[in-house]
Amino acid sequence: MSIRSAASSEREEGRPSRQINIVLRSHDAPAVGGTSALSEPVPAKSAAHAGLFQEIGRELDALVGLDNIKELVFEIYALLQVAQMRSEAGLASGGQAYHMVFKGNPGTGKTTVARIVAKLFQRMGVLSKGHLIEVERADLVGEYIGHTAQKTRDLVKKALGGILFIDEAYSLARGGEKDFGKEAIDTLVKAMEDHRSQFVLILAGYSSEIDYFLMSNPGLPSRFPIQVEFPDYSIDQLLQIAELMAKERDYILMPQAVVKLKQRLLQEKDESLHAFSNARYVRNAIEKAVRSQAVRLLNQYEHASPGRQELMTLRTEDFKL
Ligand SMILES: Nc1ncnc2c1ncn2[C@@H]1O[C@H](COP(=O)(O)OP(=O)(O)OP(=O)(O)O)[C@@H](O)[C@H]1O
Repeated sequence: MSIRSAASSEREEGRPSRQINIVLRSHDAPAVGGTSALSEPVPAKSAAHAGLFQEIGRELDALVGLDNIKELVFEIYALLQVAQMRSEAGLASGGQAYHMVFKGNPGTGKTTVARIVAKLFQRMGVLSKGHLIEVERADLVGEYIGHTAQKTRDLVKKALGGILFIDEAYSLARGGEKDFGKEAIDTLVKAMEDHRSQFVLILAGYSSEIDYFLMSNPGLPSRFPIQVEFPDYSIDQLLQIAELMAKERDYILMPQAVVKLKQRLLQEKDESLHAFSNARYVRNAIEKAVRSQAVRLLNQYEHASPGRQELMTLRTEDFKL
């Protein structure tokens, strides 16, 4: 079997790619123009991975927007798949570093995508466990000389076989040369050498700050060959995310509630600029509305139970934004 991404075929036709719909084709089908001995498809172990990507593809498709990231994940998948085929054909393969930088504002999906990537690496045999350890400065940096190196090494140890995800990574460089953050960076760089293919490091944070962080550490940029931008979501995308989050929880949003949420999102985006927390803001708004709805229903139905439809409905008054 081989795999092709519908996203790429759409691109060829000049249409924007929206979804990673995986098209499976049989290896047994003759290639265009017939097969020669050299081009003959190899019955491959790698074929087993084909089905695995379908699950990952479904998880990616469930995310609103993020087309560039969906394509990147498919690219990584293709690279791993072809590396496996090359190895089966006796060709050089591997040696690729997968450490990454995820740049973007809060709530743009960085942690969510990191979890999907961890799963992909585990399924493809790059990482043995595929778990994600999410840390920030306080988890890595200690209070006395030597403490930081120990704390950082302990976390790397926990991350072996998976992904170490450092949020707001630039805060490690905050205090300059004399700060313990520097010790954490040095320990991480050493760990990347010592445990070369045993874990993947993802640095995450605001775009400008991450760029500054990488620039101030000349040895770092080349260690992170994959750099991805997570753009802010548009208002329409945020509303789609809201509907999705409500649906996942078995709720529906009344049209007027959507209008109210939209107005609040426009205002919030405008006022908080850099600090606007995108999908995280939406998640908090939905969770708060769910709590308000519960209180409203209890008050409203003192001696009876609300019907199924009423239990599912989030109304304008539930959004106290
Ligand atoms: N494209 C999307 N589609 C659906 N849900 C999304 C999308 N992006 C993010 N979410 C949801 O929004 C919430 C926040 O996302 P996530 O934690 O991945 O963001 P983040 O960029 O890592 O944020 P932070 O930098 O604040 O940690 C999660 O509940 C996640 O499932």
